[in-house]
Amino acid sequence: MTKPAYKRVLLKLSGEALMGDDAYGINRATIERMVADVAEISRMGVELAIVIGGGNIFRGVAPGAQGMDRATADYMGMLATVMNSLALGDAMRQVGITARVMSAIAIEQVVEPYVRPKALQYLEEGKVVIFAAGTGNPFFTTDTAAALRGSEIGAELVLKATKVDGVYTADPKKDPTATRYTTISFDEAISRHLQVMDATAFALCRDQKLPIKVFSIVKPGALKNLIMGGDEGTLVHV
Ligand SMILES: Nc1ncnc2c1ncn2[C@@H]1O[C@H](COP(=O)(O)OP(=O)(O)O)[C@@H](O)[C@H]1O
Ligand SMILES: O=c1ccn([C@@H]2O[C@H](COP(=O)(O)OP(=O)(O)O)[C@@H](O)[C@H]2O)c(=O)[nH]1
Repeated sequence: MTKPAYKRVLLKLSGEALMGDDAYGINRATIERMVADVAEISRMGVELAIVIGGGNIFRGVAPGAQGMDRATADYMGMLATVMNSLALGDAMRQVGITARVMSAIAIEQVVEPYVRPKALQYLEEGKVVIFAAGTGNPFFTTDTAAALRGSEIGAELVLKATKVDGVYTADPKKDPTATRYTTISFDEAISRHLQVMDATAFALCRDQKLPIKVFSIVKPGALKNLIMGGDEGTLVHV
């Protein structure tokens, strides 16, 4: 068997990817399929950390959050990522992978706090580390949390799993004539306002020289292919 192209990566899963075709929440079949993909690369010896979003849960409560103070709504969003992280960690346990959930906000009866050396230790032990509660701060996103934690753990690459198979010239859901980039620089992605990730996340990765690969979570085998160094998605580089 050929060796994986990376030793340590950070995978960003959007909360919405967990919904499958449901309107909100966690779709069982979808999470199981995702976990099977993730388990496969963990078993290949790749050190894997995951940041998961909260859009799937937060969307369900969003109507009630209308007119709410932004910071309060953001804390609700962070709690939603804790729920997704627990679900993901448990789904991993069910397939025999040891995962550790670490939270950026104090909630220690539920999840252990994020402590960087501890996270590094888990990774070295081959455990999957799931970073919950984003950056722990309102006005940020889990994409930025992925850029931050990816930098902190010295990941070689941030893998941004989305419903589209890369970065396009415009949002492909709105513009059917949009074409996909094979590679694009951070500066170009930022200046063209390509919305696939937020500018804060792009800028942080650019400054840390941490490349991002945007790829499809829906396409079977895509994650494994790109871990093996295959041509998949779009590489965002310095
Ligand atoms: N230039 C672009 N290239 C690719 N996707 C884009 C672009 N602009 C906007 N998008 C949208 O960004 C989404 C990817 O972000 P993601 O984090 O998965 O979604 P969300 O932020 O809704 O959870 C895609 O589903 C796509 O519709
Ligand atoms: O560092 C963070 C990360 C997340 N959030 C909140 O949590 C929500 C869910 O995260 P995100 O939208 O990034 O999830 P995704 O779109 O990937 O499902 C966000 O909308 C924010 O309200 C936050 O306030 N700070």
